[in-house]
Amino acid sequence: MTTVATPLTTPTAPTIGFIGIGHMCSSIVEGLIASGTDPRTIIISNRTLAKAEDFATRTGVQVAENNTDLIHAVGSGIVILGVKPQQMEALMEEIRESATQASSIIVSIAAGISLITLAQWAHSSQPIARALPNVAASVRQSMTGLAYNSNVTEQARNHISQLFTAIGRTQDIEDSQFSTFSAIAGCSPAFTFEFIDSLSRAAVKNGLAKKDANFIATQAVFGSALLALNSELSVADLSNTVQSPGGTTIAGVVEMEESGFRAAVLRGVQASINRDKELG
Ligand SMILES: NC(=O)C1=CN([C@@H]2O[C@H](COP(=O)(O)OP(=O)(O)OC[C@H]3O[C@@H](n4cnc5c(N)ncnc54)[C@H](OP(=O)(O)O)[C@@H]3O)[C@@H](O)[C@H]2O)C=CC1
Ligand SMILES: O=C(O)[C@@H]1CCC=N1
Repeated sequence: MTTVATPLTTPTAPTIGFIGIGHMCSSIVEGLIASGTDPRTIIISNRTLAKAEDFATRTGVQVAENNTDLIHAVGSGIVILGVKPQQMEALMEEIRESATQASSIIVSIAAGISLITLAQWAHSSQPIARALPNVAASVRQSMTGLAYNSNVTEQARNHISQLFTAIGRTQDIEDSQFSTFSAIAGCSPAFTFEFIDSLSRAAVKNGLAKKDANFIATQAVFGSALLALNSELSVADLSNTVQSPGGTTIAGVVEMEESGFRAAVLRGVQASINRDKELG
């Protein structure tokens, strides 16, 4: 039974840079620090410098005044690009020369932007990887998809893989699979929070305090996920173990099914996949 990710060993790891310290990159940095990474080996830059400085004061990471300074500081290490998909082309153009000169390895975490598109915005020799993490990175429980272009060496792949293994679990996927991966791993924390909130509201309707209901529903979902990860049974079979014949669970499952629960999830995931494809 294991839920704890492997720590990133800082003494041999190259310096890591983050451009754009928003929700996702701050979660990754928090997770790395929780894994034992020395914050002084991490450097960040952000359009609004004050935000990067506040984050650095809280965490002990270094701050670069601009993106070019960050690339020069990182050199041949890993630079993670954490800006919005719509901002990615301009950023790639801005750092194209410096990244090539410094031999930096670029890792984009943007939804919707394929490796092929990223490569079109870079020099032909540029090593580029794609990563799709989720916000559970901050507690070292991300599910991260990874893909690399042919310029990324075996050693660099290992560094990137180690970095994301320090903040959760990883899976190598095809560039073409990212839209689907993103919907069920990148977006699904939000879907899960919505589900937990719905469980909790139903309990509040029946008289439980919201704070208690949130805790109870969250632990129940966490325990179910942990059980599913560690069980040899499929999730469908695990569900059957809870549904006693003529019992309370099957009554609830049937009512949810008749209210369109599964159809709503399928449609929601499909909408996220479609939106991801529109961003590219
Ligand atoms: N949020 C999530 O759960 C996930 C997000 N992603 C991807 O991660 C990326 C970031 O998302 P998220 O963190 O939510 O977005 P945020 O808006 O929270 O963060 C984006 C950050 O980028 C900064 N920024 C914008 N342009 C530049 C620039 N040219 N140079 C330096 N910094 C810049 C912004 O600065 P400023 O402070 O000025 O706004 C902001 O801090 C997106 O591409 C998204 O698709 C992937 C998986 C999950
Ligand atoms: O909503 C978004 O676009 C990002 C990508 C995956 C999760 N959040």
